[in-house]
Amino acid sequence: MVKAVVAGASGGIGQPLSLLLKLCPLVDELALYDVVNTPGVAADLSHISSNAVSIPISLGFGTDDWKIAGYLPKDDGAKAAFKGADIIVIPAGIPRKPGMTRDDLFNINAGIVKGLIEIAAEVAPTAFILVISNPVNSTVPISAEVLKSKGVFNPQRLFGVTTLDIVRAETFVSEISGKAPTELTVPVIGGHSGETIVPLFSKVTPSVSIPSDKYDALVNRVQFGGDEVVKAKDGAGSATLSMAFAGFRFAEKLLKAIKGEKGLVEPTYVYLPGVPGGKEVAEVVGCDFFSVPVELGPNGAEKATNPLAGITEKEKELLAACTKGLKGNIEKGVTFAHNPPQK
Ligand SMILES: NC(=O)C1=CN([C@@H]2O[C@H](COP(=O)(O)OP(=O)(O)OC[C@H]3O[C@@H](n4cnc5c(N)ncnc54)[C@H](O)[C@@H]3O)[C@@H](O)[C@H]2O)C=CC1
Ligand SMILES: O=C([O-])CC(=O)C(=O)O
Repeated sequence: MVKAVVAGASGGIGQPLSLLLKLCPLVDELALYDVVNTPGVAADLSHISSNAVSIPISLGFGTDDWKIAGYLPKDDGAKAAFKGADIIVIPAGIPRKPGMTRDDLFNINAGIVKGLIEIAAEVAPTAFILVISNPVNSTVPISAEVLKSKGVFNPQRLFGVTTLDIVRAETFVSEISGKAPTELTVPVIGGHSGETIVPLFSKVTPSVSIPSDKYDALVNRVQFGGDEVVKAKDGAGSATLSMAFAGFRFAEKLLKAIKGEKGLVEPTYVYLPGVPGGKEVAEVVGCDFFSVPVELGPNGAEKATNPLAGITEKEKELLAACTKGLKGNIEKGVTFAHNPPQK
């Protein structure tokens, strides 16, 4: 039995992501947590005739014989939702509006993520945790510190979801190369904001040649693809549908790997020194938290790979700009976890 939880399930990402998880045969039970509207979202999803059982508490079926899928903060709903979870996906928090950076979300989202991770640490200490809430560069270090302070940090089970950067890179490279996006593997490493996002077009498989007059614009589009959506949504938020697709792609890969499927690799933002093979990679990239291609398996992050061998001079420059910004984002998260501002 696999129990999946979505925290922030009523939101722009949370709803389509919950739909995709509801349709996934690898998921047997789905618990939806949010500060609003989960009974409705759960009732809606519960009519879908797929595997996961989701009977909303709002319908009054709250007996032990029933799986209860929609949870609100009242009656310790977060604990009830998270209890015994195998995988917890967190898209809770506010999204950007035009003119904002992801770091501008820190003041609100840092506290939201910290609170949710504290609950996970208490009632689902061995769950695989996938953090989507921005700024990912900082919310993942916050999560790690909280789990550490509760004595339950397993770096192989904590992931910052950077898959949308890979999804975008595949799409944009496909547009230029004419190859189908589904046949391309495009490594994107680093963090998840602006210049901390480092696409490695020299390492695309099967290899593609990017015309030099298109290279800078392509890098920029991958790094600032999120801004493109924020601008187009014009105040109504940021990427939700493509993020639900990306979040599900990562979650599904992880679930398959946990069940024993081999050869599943995806870049993800992890605490490298705690992942097999990651210590050496952390030394090369110069950051402890960093997204690199990670082999997934029954323990989660089974092996971090060094993506830097043979990268181009231009990619080295991108990497230098990335680590410069990323270090500050990581430090900010760690500091917050230990000294949250007093209310
Ligand atoms: N990692 C990535 O690649 C991406 C990350 N994001 C981030 O994901 C987050 C969510 O984005 P959207 O779904 O568009 O926002 P949204 O505002 O549509 O949904 C967020 C949901 O979180 C809920 N929420 C707020 N506080 C909560 C708490 N304490 N516990 C549980 N739920 C809580 C809200 O009620 C809302 O339903 C944002 O921080 C956004 O920046 C967005 C796109 C890509
Ligand atoms: O741009 C944003 O704020 C949301 C996000 O992380 C993305 O779309 O990559």
